[in-house]
Amino acid sequence: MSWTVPVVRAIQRVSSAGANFLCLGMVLCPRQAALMPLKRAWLFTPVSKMATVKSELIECFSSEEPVHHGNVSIIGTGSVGTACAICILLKGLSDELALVDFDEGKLKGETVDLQHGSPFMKMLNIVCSKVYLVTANSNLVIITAGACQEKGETCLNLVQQNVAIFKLMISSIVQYSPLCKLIIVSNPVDILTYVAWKLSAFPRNHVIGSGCNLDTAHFRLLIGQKLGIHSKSCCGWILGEHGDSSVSVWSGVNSWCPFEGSEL
Ligand SMILES: NC(=O)C1=CN([C@@H]2O[C@H](COP(=O)(O)OP(=O)(O)OC[C@H]3O[C@@H](n4cnc5c(N)ncnc54)[C@H](O)[C@@H]3O)[C@@H](O)[C@H]2O)C=CC1
Ligand SMILES: CC(=O)C(=O)O
Repeated sequence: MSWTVPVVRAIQRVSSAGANFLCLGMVLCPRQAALMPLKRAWLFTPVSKMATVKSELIECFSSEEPVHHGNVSIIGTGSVGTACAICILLKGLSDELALVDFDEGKLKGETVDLQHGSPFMKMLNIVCSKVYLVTANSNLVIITAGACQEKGETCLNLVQQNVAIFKLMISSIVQYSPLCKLIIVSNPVDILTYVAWKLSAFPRNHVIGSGCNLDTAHFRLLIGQKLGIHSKSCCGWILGEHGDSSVSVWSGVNSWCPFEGSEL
C-alpha cells in the first residue's frame, strides 16, 4: 500500500522538526479521513512485523543504487510546480517531495497523478498539504505559487499580489525549514527573489532566482532550430531581468559540435 511510506516519512519529518503533528492539514492517503486528526498514540505504536515487510517491499528494489539528496518541497502545484515535480521525480533528485498549494482540489489531483506515475519514477515518497508543516526539514524549497500574467499584462503587474503572498509564505517556510535553500520561480522572479531574501533573512547564497534561465533555453533552442543542430550544442545567454527588458547577448553566441569537438 503505497500510502504508508509517505505518511510515515511525513511523520518523521514533522516530528524531527519538533512540530505538532495534529496541525497537519492533509497527507494524501486512502485512509485520510480515518487518520485525521491523528492520535499521538498512533504515532508511537510499534510497527508490526507485517508492516515492516510491507514497507520494505514498498522501497525501490531496482538494481540502481539510491542516491540520497534530501527533501525537496514545491510551493504551488500549477503548471510550473507540477513540471518541476515531474523533473525531480524522473531524475530522482529528492528522497521525499512535499507539495503545498492553497487550492486543495488541485493539490490532491496533481499529487495523485504524480503518485500514479510511480512505476516510472525513482522515488515515490510524495506528500502534500495546504499546511506548511508538511515541508518541515526541507533542504530545498521551490516557490512557484502565485498569480500569473493575464493576456497583455507584464510580469511587473504581478508584483503587489505576489509580494503579499510571499509575506505569508516565506515566514511559514522559514519556520519549518530554517536551513533550507530557496529557488524562486514566481514572477516577477528577480524582484521576488530579492523579497524572499529579505523576508527570510537567509544568507544570500541560499536564495536563488530562476532569472533568465528559461529565456536562455528558448534562445538556445531557436538558434539550434535555425542551424539544424541540437540546442545543447548551442551556447548563448539572455541576460538582465527576466521579462520584457531582458537582452540577448549575440556577441556570445557560438555553437559546439560535440562529435567534431570543435566550434562551428
Ligand atoms: N521565472 C520563470 O521563468 C517563470 C515564472 N513563471 C511564474 O511562475 C508562477 C506560476 O506559474 P504557473 O504554474 O503557470 O501558474 P498556475 O496558475 O498554473 O499555478 C499557480 C499555483 O499557485 C497556487 N497559489 C496561488 N497563491 C497561493 C498561495 N498563497 N499559497 C499557495 N499556493 C498558491 C495556485 O493555486 C496555483 O495552483 C507565476 O507567477 C508565473 O508568472 C511562469 C513561467 C516561467
Ligand atoms: C511566464 C514567464 O515568465 C515566461 O513564460 O517566461
